Amino acid sequence: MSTDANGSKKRGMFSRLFGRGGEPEAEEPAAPEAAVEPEAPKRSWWSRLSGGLARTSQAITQGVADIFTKRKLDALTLEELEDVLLRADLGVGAATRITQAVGKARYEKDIAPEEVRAILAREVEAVLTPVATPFELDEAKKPFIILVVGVNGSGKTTTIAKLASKWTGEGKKVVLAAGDTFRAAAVDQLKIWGSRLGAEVVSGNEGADAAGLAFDAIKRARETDADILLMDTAGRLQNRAELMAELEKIVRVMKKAEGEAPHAVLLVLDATVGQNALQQVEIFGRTAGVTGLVMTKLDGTARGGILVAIAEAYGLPIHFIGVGEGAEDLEPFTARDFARAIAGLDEEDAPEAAPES
Ligand SMILES: Nc1nc2c(ncn2[C@@H]2O[C@H](COP(=O)(O)OP(=O)(O)OP(=O)(O)O)[C@@H](O)[C@H]2O)c(=O)[nH]1
Repeated sequence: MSTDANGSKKRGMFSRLFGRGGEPEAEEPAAPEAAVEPEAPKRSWWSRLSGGLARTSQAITQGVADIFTKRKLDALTLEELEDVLLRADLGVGAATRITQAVGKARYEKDIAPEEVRAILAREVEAVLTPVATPFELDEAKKPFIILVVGVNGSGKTTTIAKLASKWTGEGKKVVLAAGDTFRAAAVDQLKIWGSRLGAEVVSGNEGADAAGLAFDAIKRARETDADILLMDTAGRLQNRAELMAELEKIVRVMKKAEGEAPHAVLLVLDATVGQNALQQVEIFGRTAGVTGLVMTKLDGTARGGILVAIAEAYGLPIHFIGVGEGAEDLEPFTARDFARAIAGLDEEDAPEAAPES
């Protein structure tokens, strides 16, 4: 938790999300926009992404430099390269392919570390391009029903607020369903966001049946002619069978209310968890029929290589990445930027990799 400009009061998640001082639950007087304390200049999205991926890119850059400085490319150096890539979470498939591509480029010759990283960026981009899919709202489906799932603390509620902010900003009518019925604080958070964004929040009593709430929320979104319904869910570990069964029930009941619902199921993944994310994709995918991914906390100390392994293994669309706690800190996922950042290349001047022979 950070302190405010006076260093005296902790800022709540809500104030971080919307860039305002003060705790969400405090009854603050309606302050005019101009009175809002000036924010420190925001880092560009590239600097947050490359900063978040620094841990991975530094490990790769250092590993590649150690291997290829003053040594030629041969079976041993290639094996060492593969180890570096595996340690960076890229997964066996991608690591093998990248190593082969490097081998093909210059076997038994010298190769500069920069050239290896350029080949790496090109190969990672090739893996990620097919899954870097913009999220599409089908306006024929009204309300367009989106279920948001994930483990505890992965960033579901924050992502919902970011999406709601984006869509209400585009003039769409959004309804939020506070499906995290176990945590009163989560419901309160969503209510505050709803009131700020002008989005109605459907909630139930603490501990209420989340599936029943989903049913009511669909009904309410229909009644109010909403364009989009965003349904939050309680965080659940993928290895807790009873919680996963509850998620199945939510999906089942949604279908009862609206045959094709949910129209999208977004799995929110925390980019700092590494290999565990693969299991989350597997089990949430099976249980809830995940249609796409949102990777959050890519501004932190992300283990971004896992995204490459997930893309290879599941081919699920990656729609958005979270690069901060603010309402605007949600970016569409772009394969090229991500690949350059992970390879430790600059935003603009990535050297061209030597063409494959
Ligand atoms: N740095 C950073 N923090 C994020 C991002 N997304 C979410 N967070 C933070 O992660 C923490 C958890 O976020 P929540 O949105 O409450 O997560 P949740 O999945 O709804 O959590 P549960 O309700 O416990 O399951 C909060 O402190 C958020 O501010 C992001 O993209 N970057």
